[in-house]
Amino acid sequence: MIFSDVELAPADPILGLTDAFKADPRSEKINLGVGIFKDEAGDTPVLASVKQAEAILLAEESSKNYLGIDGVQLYNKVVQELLFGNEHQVLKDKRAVTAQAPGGTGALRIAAEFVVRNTPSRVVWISNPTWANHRSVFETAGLEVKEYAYYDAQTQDLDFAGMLASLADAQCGDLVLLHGCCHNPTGIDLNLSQWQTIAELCLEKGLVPLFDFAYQGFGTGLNEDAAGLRLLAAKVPELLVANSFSKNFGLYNERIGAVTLIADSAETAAVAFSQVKRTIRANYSNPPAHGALIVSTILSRPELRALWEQELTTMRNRIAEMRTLFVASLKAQGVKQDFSFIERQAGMFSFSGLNKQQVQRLRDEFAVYIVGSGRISVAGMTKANMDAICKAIAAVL
Ligand SMILES: Cc1ncc(COP(=O)(O)O)c(C=O)c1O
Repeated sequence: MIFSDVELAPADPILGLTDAFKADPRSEKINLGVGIFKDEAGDTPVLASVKQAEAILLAEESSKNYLGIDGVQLYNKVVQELLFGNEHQVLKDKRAVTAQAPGGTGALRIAAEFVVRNTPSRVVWISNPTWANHRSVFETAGLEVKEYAYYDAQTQDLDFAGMLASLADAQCGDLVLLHGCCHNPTGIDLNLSQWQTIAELCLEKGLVPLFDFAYQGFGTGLNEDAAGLRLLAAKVPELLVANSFSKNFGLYNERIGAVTLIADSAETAAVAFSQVKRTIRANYSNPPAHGALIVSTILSRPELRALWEQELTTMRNRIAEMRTLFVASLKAQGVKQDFSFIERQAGMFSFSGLNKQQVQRLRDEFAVYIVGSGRISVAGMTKANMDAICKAIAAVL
């Protein structure tokens, strides 16, 4: 017998919250935990561009054949175009290789495992705070996780001096996990001059950037959000990207993302890619194709791409509208504290500054679920639930 001594795993900070939410019998309950886009009706819509791509794929019967690891050939090309824009300018004589991955999480895991198995690097630096799953993904892959300062609770802003001071201790070959845009959970991103400083630091110390790019298009725009990535890709010799299409295509359940590796020569990239594929083969043989077919169908057809960009803009604008309404509604509820910083944050989340006790009271007394760190999914707010949310927050403050 080997199972009886297994220890119970701690509840996942985000998924555990969803489980608790589902089990809550109160009808007025509101889930602002997990980062999932909701429209005004409280639904997560299937995008029209996705529906049209599905219809095209069905007519072509594209998914019926076995496709393999690089089966969706077009996918790698459209992903790189989205990440790097005019690839030739950004990458110059470097080479990028891309493999489809099951979501951004799968891409992070493949990137980490590839590094551990094939390079001397063993350390990854993550921001404090960061997405709750980063540590777990990296440690499980065999990396040692170290933290760099990122957030100044006093100023509710980036602690860039602290970030640089932490990274001064990083060693040649260490990975540095950077959120491409819409930093999760703080919603605070680097500006161009700060990206430039990080690029110089990586170059000078031989650090390898690992971009987590889960929200492209949710900050300012598709190209604007990629500015930091493109700046670093142009500057440093080696870089990894784990990107996700869960949010910007609304394809949460398809598990679709990609891992991209940039090397300073075509030969190095090809050899490295053989090992990336080997890692994939050993984990799940090859990825599910359907999401990749949808994404490549949309991105390769100008009319579908235009429709998708429009839908993405609508989602982005809606979240911005909810931010403004949230701040105004808190004020209207008599909250004295200044929450205007929420309007400066980018992406789906607000890092509210609510403490653990306040978060617990929101849940116990008002059936409003947010993550223990104080992270609130603004993307889950609607005009209809805003009053209830702000009344509850006013009460626990
Ligand atoms: C920062 C960050 N990285 C990665 C992911 C994972 O993306 P996916 O759901 O595609 O695995 C998320 C999703 O919540 C995220 O917020």
